Formats: sequence, structure tokens, C-alpha cells
Amino acid sequence: MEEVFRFYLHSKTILFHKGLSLKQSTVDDPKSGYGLFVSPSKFSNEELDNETVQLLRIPKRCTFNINTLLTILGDENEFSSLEQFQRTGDKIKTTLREIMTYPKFSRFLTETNLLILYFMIFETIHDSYEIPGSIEYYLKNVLMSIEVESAVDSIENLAKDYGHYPQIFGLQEISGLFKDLFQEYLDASVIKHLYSAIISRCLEIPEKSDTGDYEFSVHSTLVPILDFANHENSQKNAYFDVDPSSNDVLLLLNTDTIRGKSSKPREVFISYMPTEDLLPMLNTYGFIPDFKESPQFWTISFDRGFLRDYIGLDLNADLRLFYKWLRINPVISLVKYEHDDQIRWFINDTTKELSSLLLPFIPPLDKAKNARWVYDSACHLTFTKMHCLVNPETNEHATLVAENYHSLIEEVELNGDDFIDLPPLAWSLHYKDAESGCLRQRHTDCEEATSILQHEQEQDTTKTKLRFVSFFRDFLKYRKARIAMPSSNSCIARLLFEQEKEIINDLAAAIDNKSTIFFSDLKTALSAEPNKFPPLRFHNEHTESNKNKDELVPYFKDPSSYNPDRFTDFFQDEMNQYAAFFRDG
Ligand SMILES: C[S@@+](CC[C@H](N)C(=O)[O-])C[C@H]1O[C@@H](n2cnc3c(N)ncnc32)[C@H](O)[C@@H]1O
Repeated sequence: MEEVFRFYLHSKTILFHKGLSLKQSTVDDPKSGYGLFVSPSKFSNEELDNETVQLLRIPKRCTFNINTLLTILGDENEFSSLEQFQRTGDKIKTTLREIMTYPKFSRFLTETNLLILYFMIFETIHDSYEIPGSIEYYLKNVLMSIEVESAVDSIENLAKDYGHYPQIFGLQEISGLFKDLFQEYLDASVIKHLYSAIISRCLEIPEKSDTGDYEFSVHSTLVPILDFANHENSQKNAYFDVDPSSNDVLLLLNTDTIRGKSSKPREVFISYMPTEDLLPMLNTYGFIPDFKESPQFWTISFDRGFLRDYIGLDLNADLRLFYKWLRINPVISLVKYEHDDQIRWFINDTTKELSSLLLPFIPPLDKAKNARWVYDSACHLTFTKMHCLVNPETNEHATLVAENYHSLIEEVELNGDDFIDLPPLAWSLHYKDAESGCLRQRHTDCEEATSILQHEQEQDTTKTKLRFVSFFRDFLKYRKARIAMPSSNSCIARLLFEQEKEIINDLAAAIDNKSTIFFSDLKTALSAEPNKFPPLRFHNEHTESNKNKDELVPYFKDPSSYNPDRFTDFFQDEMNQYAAFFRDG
């Protein structure tokens, strides 16, 4: 890699500070590879008087993002002849046109994926077609030559144990897409290598727009040489920025990190992720940073099968169906934190999403006499009733309408999606009316339920959390057994399993020893927030469980004899609320 450094240094396209060099990283992790270094003695006193000093200036035309690639490929001067320029251009156009016809392609259209797609095309055609020199050099000597491993390398096996993590599931889908598109031309290992090399080196680089005064857009970009800077939040001494006058990318060193220090070379560190969310870091960069002083996060995604089979709650249907109908993301944030000289994992109950996850754990009303939530296994008849009232002309075919709703609901309940895209008319909430104190029941969505129950949630927080902790302890036991025999022994899988075991052991011990489990009980402010939760998983081609057909409610029950008042005191309100759905349907 030193040769690559020398190549760019001598090419004079990129401006280097004379104190900058490339060496093996000082980070004690076999994944750390090469890193950038500065020699403090090479900085003048004048430079050290400033807050920052420029280590690299990389002109926009030397970087690779979707816009710069189009500019390079559209420039005839980048090719040896007009004929070569046209030949390559035509080949790329036809290849892209074919790829666009791939049925699932639009689902994966992100800037990073397009960038990967272009480089895969370059790798496929570079033996027979001319590729502009700057692209070919970077592809051959950087992307294809570096050592890299990300979760995509062992994704098929990882997905067996972690497929319920949306990030792993998503990676499996995208890796399947690139495999489908390029397996005829490239080895599976090359496809994975190129994918990992690009995602681990891409940076979100701002670019000043030509139009607005201070308008910037951000692009997923590969930046030669800057992409050798390693991540270390606790020793971060540099950052990248853009020169708004030229859109050149700059690497800037904070001079206080070298001022008055020994003349020994120091590694340059930037931050890939200011708040360390460990699964995305492992997925993208293939390593998990050591815990220093800042909190680290992990978002647990509950196994959908565990939710389906869990019997510890007094629900008359499974927890998976509850979360699906109410569109609740079955995930919970955890935080690794140092408290009383102990570093361990806590449940991060500072997120607003937790109240939705806890909805099914709110204790029953009146000492268990009244279930809090009731599932209506004949809810297709509520759908039918509303449908026929909104569309009176369908009344005479009510049985047929019921039959249709029955099959639709059966399908959406059993598919692999995390949510059901229908009005939430399957679960009925039982609650005490805040004003009258009377018992009421109604169908609600998650927001409505959270707001209705806010008062009770506050009163019953301790009981609700206790019920959740009991569920969570069972979940930890289930996961411990589940990952006892990992289905992959790749390096990434080992890191992932070790990390999950650490989490399970910490939290199981805390629960068993009655130590603090919830972060809020530490009575201290959390200095960082976790990243946004991963999206709900969408996997409707897959059937999750095969319920015994005998268990299913027959659809032929006479719709006219069905009385929805058994489940709601607000039938008319609900019908008005969802009328548009039934009218459209
Ligand atoms: C943008 S590249 C940085 C240059 C890279 N070290 C190389 O040799 O090409 C990102 C990769 O560097 C490694 N890396 C960066 N920071 C690291 C750290 N703190 N610990 C371990 N590996 C790190 C990971 O392999 C990551 O995927």
C-alpha cells in the first residue's frame, strides 16, 4: 500500500502535507490494517499556531461518487481515442439498461449501491474495454488489493442466526442482488470483496451546490488516500471537510494533538460514527471498537419465532401478532456504560419507542379480572361489517366479502413482514376511561393506545417493567441456547457471537442478582443517543409459520350474525376513522 501512497504523492493531483505518511496502524486489532500518520517535527511553528492544518487536499475530480464517475466517463479526454470512449460508454449503458430491468432493482437504489454497481461493471469489463486511468488504478490497486472483511463475506451463515436483525436481513438481500446480477461474470468472492471494500471506505462527503449560497448536498464518496484514515473516537485528532470554493475534499488535523508533543509519528484518527452503534459498525467496517469512556449502543431485534412462541403473557394470541397488527418495531436499545467503576450493558429506557414495545406488558385491569388486550380471531367479520356498511351495495355478497377478508388476513398474519398494512381491528384494548373511570374497550393503533394508557403506564411502570424483565430473561436464555452452536466461524461471526454473549451474560447476571437493569435507574444523563432504529423488516414472500388449518377460524360464519360490540364500544367512530380504507378497498 505504500506504493499507492507514493503513486498519488508523485502524481501531484492530490496535495499532501510533507509530514503525512502511511504505515501499519497502531490500533491493537488485526483488522486495523494501514493508517495515516503525521510526524510532528515536519510542522512549522507557524502551522502549529493555527487550530488546524491541512494534511490532504483532494480535488473533486480525483474522488469517486455517482456524479464524478459520470463526469469522468463522459469526458472523451479520459480515453485514448474517440472510438474507445464510445465503445466503453455504449457497453456501460447497455449493461446498466439490463440491470435496471431486474425486478427488485428499484428497492435497492441508494447512492452507495449505485457506486458499487459501477465498480462491479468496471471490474467485469476492464479486460476488454478501456476504463479511464484514475478509475482503473483505484480499482486495481486499492479496492481489489486491500484486505477487508465485512459481514457480507459470511452473510448466508450469519443470516441463519441473525436474519431477524433488519441490517443483516437487508445485507443478505443486497448481497443476493449483486450475486444475481454479476455471478455470470465475477467470482462470488470478488463480488463480496468489492462490496465490502466499497462500503468500508465510503464517506459521506458534503458538496456545495452550484446554485444556492450555502446549500450543501452529501454524497457517498470514495476519496483516495483519505480512505486510509482509521476510526478512533477517543483519539480522534482529525476530520474531513470540503473547501466550498472548489469542492476539494480536505483532511484537517487538530494541531493541539501534536503541539508540544514528542516527535514520534502519531496516527491520524477520524470518526466514522460519532455514536458507536456496534452492529452497524461491525456490518460495515468489520470491527467493533473497544469501549473507552463514551457509551456504546446495541439494538436487540427480537427473534420473530420467539415472539410467536412466547407464552408468559396473558394474551389470547401471540406477541408476534400483537406487534405486527400494531406496527411496533420489535427492537430494544441497549447501552454499554461505565458506572461505579463497572462497565456493563443496560436496557436503554430513555428511547421514546420503548413505551410502544411495553404496551402488551401493561398489567391487566382490576387484578387480572379483565385482560388488557383481547385478540379477535374472527376479526375478518369486523372488516366485513365495516366494508358492507361503507359499501351497502356489497351487502348481498357479504359471505363472499368475508371469505376475501378471511384469506387476506390469514395471509398477512402468516407472512414474514413485520407489520400488517390493514386497519388495526384485530386487537381490542381494555382500559379505564380517564374522566368517567368506566371500563371501556376499543380497537386502537399504537399511538392511540400509548396515549390512552399514558396515565396507567405511569402508575404501573414498575409492574409493567417487571413483566417485561421476566420476558426479557426468557429471551436471553433462548438466545444463549440459540447461539451456543454458531452456524459460521468467520471472523465477523465470531465477533458478533462474542458481543452478543457479553450482552446476554451482563444482563442475565444483572436480572438474576437484582442489580440495576434499566439505564434510567442510574439517575444519570446519557451523553449520547443511539442511532435511529432499523426499519421494520419487510419480507412478504416468506411464510413464518404453518398454523394447523383446524385452528383457523372458519370464514363461513354468518357475517350478519356477528356483533362487533363484543370488542369495541366505539364501532361507529372506528368505522368513520377507517372508511377511506373500506371505500378504496
Ligand atoms: C476506511 S478503511 C481505513 C484504512 C484501512 N485500515 C486499510 O488498511 O485500508 C476502514 C477499515 O479500516 C479498519 N479500521 C479502521 N479503524 C479501525 C479500528 N479502530 N479498529 C480496527 N480496524 C479499524 C477496518 O478494517 C475498516 O473496515
